[in-house]
Amino acid sequence: MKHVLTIAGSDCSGGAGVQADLKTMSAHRCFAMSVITAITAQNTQAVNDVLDIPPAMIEAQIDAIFTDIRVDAVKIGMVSVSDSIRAIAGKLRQYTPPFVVVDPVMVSKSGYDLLRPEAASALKELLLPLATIVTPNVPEAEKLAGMSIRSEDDIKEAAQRIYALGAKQVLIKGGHSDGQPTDWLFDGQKFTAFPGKRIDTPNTHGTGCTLSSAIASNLALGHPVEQAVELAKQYIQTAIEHSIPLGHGHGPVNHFYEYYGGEC
Ligand SMILES: Nc1ncnc2c1ncn2[C@@H]1O[C@H](COP(=O)(O)OP(=O)(O)O)[C@@H](O)[C@H]1O
Ligand SMILES: Cc1ncc(COP(=O)(O)OP(=O)(O)O)c(N)n1
Repeated sequence: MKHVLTIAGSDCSGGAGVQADLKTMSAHRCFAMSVITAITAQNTQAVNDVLDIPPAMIEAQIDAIFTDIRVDAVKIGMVSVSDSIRAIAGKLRQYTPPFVVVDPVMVSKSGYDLLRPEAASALKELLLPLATIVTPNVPEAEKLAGMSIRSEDDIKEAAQRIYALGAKQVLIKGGHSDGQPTDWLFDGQKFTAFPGKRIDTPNTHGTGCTLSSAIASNLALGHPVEQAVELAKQYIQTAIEHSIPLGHGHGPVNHFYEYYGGEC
């Protein structure tokens, strides 16, 4: 069995963050582990509060796992403060897991800043150079690349700028674009498009967390990056198609469909 670790924030409503990651990794039949970076009080409508875990406690969680258990891939999600980013980067340099997927979480669907403005440069300088693949959505890619994105040419220019920050591969996701949700992968040489079919639903809470965790699981399972992205794209497409009308805002995507081969 492969062992996959998420380093991310907790979403008590279960749609995004660590909870989405653990469900995704389990659905891929990987053994899922978590290092909690922050506790959020959120639901399908809003993020009401965030408590950041002290960096020393983040380090202690990482040490507890790596000193005892083989880790086949790591996914990094919400890390809101630069001291925590620095702590995580230091530990990953120490333990050198084979694959690191960085989802540069910045703003929740409900509009809450999950990355403090002061921490953006630490994310760029410390986490991106460790990334096997970084998976920004369009607003995140705009911030990382320092440019606005309005066209396919802009996506390609932004991907090249983000690649120059040190990530080995860059996947710019198309969920926030107009039209069909095509994701673009850049490996330093070529661009590969991963087309999707847009599902007209408000229930897309946790799509980015799910996609990055599926990529991490697929890398742990031995798939090369391009195939890991292709399979993850199929996973998120099905999970959105069967998403759950839970709560009064953006409901979560559905992991049970793929786990049990049917609705829960
Ligand atoms: N309505 C939708 N229908 C189909 N795929 C979608 C939809 N919204 C997002 N996706 C896909 O979900 C994944 C996450 O993308 P995105 O929503 O852009 O990320 P984030 O959750 O980080 O903002 C991408 O593969 C994207 O193409
Ligand atoms: C704790 C936590 N982490 C990440 C997010 C953002 O998740 P994402 O998959 O990008 O989904 P949306 O916020 O776009 O629904 C989060 N909300 N909480």
